Amino acid sequence: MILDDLVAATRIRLKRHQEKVSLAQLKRRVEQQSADENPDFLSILNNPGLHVIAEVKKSSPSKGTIVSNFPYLQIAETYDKAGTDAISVLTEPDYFNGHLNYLKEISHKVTAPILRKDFTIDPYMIYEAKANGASIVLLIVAILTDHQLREYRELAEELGMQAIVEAYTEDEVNRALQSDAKIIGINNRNLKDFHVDFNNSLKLKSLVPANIPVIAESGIQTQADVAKLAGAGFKGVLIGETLMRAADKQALIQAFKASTAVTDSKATK
Ligand SMILES: O=P(O)(O)OC[C@@H](O)[C@@H](O)c1c[nH]c2ccccc12
Repeated sequence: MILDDLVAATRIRLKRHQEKVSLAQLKRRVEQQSADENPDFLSILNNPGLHVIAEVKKSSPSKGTIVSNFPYLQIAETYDKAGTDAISVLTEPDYFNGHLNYLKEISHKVTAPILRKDFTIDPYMIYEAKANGASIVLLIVAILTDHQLREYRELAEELGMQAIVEAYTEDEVNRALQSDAKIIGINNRNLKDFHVDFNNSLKLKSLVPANIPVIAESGIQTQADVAKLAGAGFKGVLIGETLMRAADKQALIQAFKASTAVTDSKATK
């Protein structure tokens, strides 16, 4: 099962990182950062309309190499200029070809909040996210206990960040809610076999009370997809592959935003 492999690889990597940089050192780096450094993703999400989270991702276990040319700084800057609401940066090296340095370098170049996209399994990784410029961390319900979900989200919030709590099944959405998640992501991709079902997020959305913003993740390709999700009340869409493959990323982000606006104005009439 691929998720187990990902978690096992993350455990090994975590240990390596802990040997290089101690938690105490990381905490000192975090303390030295200014308090108002992180843009507030939750309030951005609560603004009217649908928000685009654009992902910087070279490859994935399901798709292999998505783009062979990967100027990650330039890609992130393009996303930022296009007015994307947040930028997701893969830092997982073994299966997604990500790197922690991508996060750090990108954070110096953009104003949008940055999501550290990784398999968070230890508080160390939350401090590490913060120390390297993230404003948001991902907490995947399938790999964490109820206790960890609550504790890790609270830690992220104490550090001035937010957590997207990611669910794939009805049971996981309920666990996310029980953990008092402030932002819920519903993945269309099953991380156990990588099967993508665009309707998964649409199907589970109604389990979440309207005051909690929900983000649809994975397999989002067209303006029609985005309009459908906006119409269903999603506050955000997380888009990786489609944007990574797009020749004109700025135009596509703007088109996604425009397709949303049409849906919104129709909805309010
Ligand atoms: O490239 P896509 O299909 O647009 O998907 C983006 C994002 O949702 C996906 O990368 C993702 C969702 N949850 C994750 C958890 C770990 C790693 C990656 C992911």
